[in-house]
Amino acid sequence: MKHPDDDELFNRLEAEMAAEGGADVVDLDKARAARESTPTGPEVDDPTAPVMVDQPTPTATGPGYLGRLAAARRRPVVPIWLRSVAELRTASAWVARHYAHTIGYHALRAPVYAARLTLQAPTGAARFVGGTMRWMADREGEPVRLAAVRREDAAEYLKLSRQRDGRVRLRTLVTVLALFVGLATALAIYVLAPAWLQAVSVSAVVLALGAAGRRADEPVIHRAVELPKATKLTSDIVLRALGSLGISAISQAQAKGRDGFEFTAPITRDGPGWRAEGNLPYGVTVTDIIERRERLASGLRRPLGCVWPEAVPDEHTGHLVLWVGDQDMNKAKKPAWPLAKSGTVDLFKPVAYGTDQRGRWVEVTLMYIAGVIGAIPRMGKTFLLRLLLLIAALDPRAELHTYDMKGTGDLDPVGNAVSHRHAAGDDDESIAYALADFRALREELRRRTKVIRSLPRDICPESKVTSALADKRSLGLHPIVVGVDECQVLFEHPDHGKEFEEIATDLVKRGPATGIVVLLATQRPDAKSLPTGISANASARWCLKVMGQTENDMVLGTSQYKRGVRATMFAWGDKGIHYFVGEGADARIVASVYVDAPGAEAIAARARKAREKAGLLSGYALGEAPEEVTGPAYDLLADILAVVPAAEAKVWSETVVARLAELRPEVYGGWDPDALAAALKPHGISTVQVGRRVDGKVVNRRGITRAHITTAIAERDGNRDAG
Ligand SMILES: Nc1ncnc2c1ncn2[C@@H]1O[C@H](COP(=O)(O)OP(=O)(O)OP(=O)(O)O)[C@@H](O)[C@H]1O
Repeated sequence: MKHPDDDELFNRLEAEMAAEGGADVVDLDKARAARESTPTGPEVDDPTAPVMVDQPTPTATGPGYLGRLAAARRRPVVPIWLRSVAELRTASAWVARHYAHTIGYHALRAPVYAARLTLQAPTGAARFVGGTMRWMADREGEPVRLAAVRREDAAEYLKLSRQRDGRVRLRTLVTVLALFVGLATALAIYVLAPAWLQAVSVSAVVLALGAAGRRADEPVIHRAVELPKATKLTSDIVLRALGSLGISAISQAQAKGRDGFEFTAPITRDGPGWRAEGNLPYGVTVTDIIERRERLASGLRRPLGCVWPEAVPDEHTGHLVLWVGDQDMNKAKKPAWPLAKSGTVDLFKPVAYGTDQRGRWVEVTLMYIAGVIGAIPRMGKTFLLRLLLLIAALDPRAELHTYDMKGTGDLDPVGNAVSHRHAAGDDDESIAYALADFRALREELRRRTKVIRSLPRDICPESKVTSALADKRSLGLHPIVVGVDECQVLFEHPDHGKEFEEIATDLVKRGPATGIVVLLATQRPDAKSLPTGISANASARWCLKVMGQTENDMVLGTSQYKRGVRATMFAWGDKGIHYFVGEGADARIVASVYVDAPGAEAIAARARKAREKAGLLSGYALGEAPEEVTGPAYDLLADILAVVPAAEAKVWSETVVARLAELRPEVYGGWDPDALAAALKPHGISTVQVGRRVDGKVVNRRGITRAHITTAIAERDGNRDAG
């Protein structure tokens, strides 16, 4: 492409050559044509020739129309806040409460307002009379008439006087008429109207005169509600704030009169705040902005808790979304938690446990995860763990194992009401109790993997526990939720630390598929308190305020700090506010629901009732010691032998389950032949075809061979003896 400067250069050369004299005479047009036709692209053989990397303009248009359409990001047709019934309901409730408050406020003060107006009525009356007289006398024209007098302009003055006379006559007439009408009306009301109408009329006149007599600096009616002065976010404010961050690329651009930020969408309302979106200058990343969040808040003149710069995961790293809330996130009123007062939970489905900056519910599905919670002390880690355990408690099927290694009793509301296993404190007794439970959990994990493997594919298509499978009590695949606060106490234990670590790692890795959920909270997230085998395999992460990059990445996952997911930016007052990285989802900032100890007790009591009703309360909550229940509560093989006498070599499964149900209805009630087959599989026993003569015909059904049971028992006992 020819550059416009080329002409200038050419002309200069030309002049220089001429100045040197003796130069050849050159045909300029020819030379120019020759120069322009010189190939400059890579096809030139000369290896030293420069290569043009930018295509000539016509071809450098980037992806075509279709390509751009394919990569386009569509904005939602209906905004998210309009799609959420809960959000709409919350907003409507707020508006209703606002007006109810305003009406109540003024209704209570109405007598005061009336008294004030009455007191002001004489002033108002005087003003009214004075104003009317001035109007009648056309006082507004006086300055003009006086000016005409000063100029001694007789013609003009005469014209103005004539106009004034006419006007005064007309206005006097109107006033006299109004006076008569007014007096007549007053007389009529006095003579004819009922007392109430008289009272209303007099009050109206007095109040109107009072209103006329009010003073500008003393309003009669005060404001019922001081609305927060959340100023509108404008592009100027955003640019001012970005310019104040001390990022040289932005400052330089702004010094040159450019914006230093390219808005890609209009600034819009988004929930209770404003959202600005755009591209930072080349080389500046969103993490640079997040790092300077405090300065940004200063530049925006907003409290820190209102200012939330975010990266967009599938955009380039310079694409900033800035959400500026009307209120500080930790002060903004949160919607009421639906589960606080009523309701139960299906752990296999998402459950709301907190709200994001925009006040929208954030949900978590507790099944199929292993989670870690990390934070510096006093930021709300224990409260968050307790909240998640309360959610688990509200699914009556879930078996809870709760460990409060800090020993302050924060988990007692859950533990005492519903936990199958519960201990508080780091004394030897609690450690031994926890160790026995962890060992039992490992056995349970193994049993579960076997049961799952033995299940037919159509019942268990994904080789993991489903809600339907968890419902089948006979399979024993109900959710188990293990919550440990201050888990470093276990992993750093001088004698059993290694074993705890091994079992916990196993539970974290294989537990989720078998319905075992482990939630570990620690205030010191480092490799010792949160072994890497665990932190690397946890699929859910909750990180409240931490102090440095290492802790941040330990809890949230490798490189999260670099990607701008920084729990270090939370302020000291941001209690309960954390980054949540769910299964496969991007990090979100969440303020968890605040449930204090009495609230937790009330919810746990509700959970206990639901369990009692379903007959699912067990272990610690029932006051049972672990020894009594650590072994299997029943021995299936022995029970089968008990109901199948030696005389019956082969029995139909349906007969066996019927007899078993009679023997122990609480265990075998509801078993069907399939459940029996599944329960026998882990023992290496499969059902066989058993033919029986019914009404003279042979009927074949699945059944068991008694000899298989006796052999399995002999084998098991032999092994046990050998062990
Ligand atoms: N979601 C929340 N919203 C508001 N405040 C909260 C929230 N969660 C916790 N807090 C407040 O933070 C305080 C500390 O909470 P918590 O005891 O859970 O901290 P912690 O991190 O477990 O502390 P420690 O490390 O000492 O055990 C609580 O007393 C509570 O008042």
